[in-house]
Amino acid sequence: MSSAPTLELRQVVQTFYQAGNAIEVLKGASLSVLPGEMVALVGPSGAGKSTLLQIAGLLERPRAGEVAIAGERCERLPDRRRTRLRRERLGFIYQFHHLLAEFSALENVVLPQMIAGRSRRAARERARELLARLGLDARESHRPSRLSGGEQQRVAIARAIANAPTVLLADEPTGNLDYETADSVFTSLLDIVRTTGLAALVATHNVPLAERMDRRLALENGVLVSL
Ligand SMILES: Nc1ncnc2c1ncn2[C@@H]1O[C@H](COP(=O)(O)OP(=O)(O)OP(=O)(O)O)[C@@H](O)[C@H]1O
Repeated sequence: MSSAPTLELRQVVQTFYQAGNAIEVLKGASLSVLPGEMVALVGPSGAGKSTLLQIAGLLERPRAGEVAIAGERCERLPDRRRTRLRRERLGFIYQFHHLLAEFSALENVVLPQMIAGRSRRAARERARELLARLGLDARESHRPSRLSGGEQQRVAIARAIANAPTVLLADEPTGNLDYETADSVFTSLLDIVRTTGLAALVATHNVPLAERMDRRLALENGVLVSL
């Protein structure tokens, strides 16, 4: 496994303008995440954690600074290339699962693979494998509304890694779950990061879970500091 960082942000600046006021959310935030590493992103509400994840996830462009995914500088790439990188290299998990309500658990994991060009057959095979790994082999045909909160979040994890991304970005991935379920879903996530060599950046307010990650970075006044 290479030890070069899979995700790197350098001196990232983000400013929003609202009603004539400039809100400087990020003022030179830098971080790097290595393969197989899970890094907690902490900080008070409004500190800019989601903003930072949006920039790392190539969903927003920073006003200044650099974003590199697997060594490739991305902040100035054309939209089409960024979209492709997002599809091929990045996985996202949010607080609320955002699964498609009309589709089964299996189909929710199949679809992103087919969008990426995989055959239905190969996609189904991989989806089955991932769901089984997350303890959901008996839930493949359930629609999201028929799954528990923890199961829904496990399907969201399977979907996020379906295209074998190199970077996983998660925004409060267990924020909607009770303590015990959060702990067990988190354990599955950590196991996936360790065994696949993903670089994971996880924003959370959950202190015990942040403690279980490899490192903790706090957003304080627009910059990142190691805790
Ligand atoms: N598109 C936008 N336009 C204007 N202001 C924005 C925009 N996006 C975020 N902000 C502001 O930037 C700041 C940081 O927001 P962000 O959602 O990144 O914080 P956060 O640390 O993720 O908070 P939480 O823990 O509550 O999710 C907030 O003050 C927010 O109002």
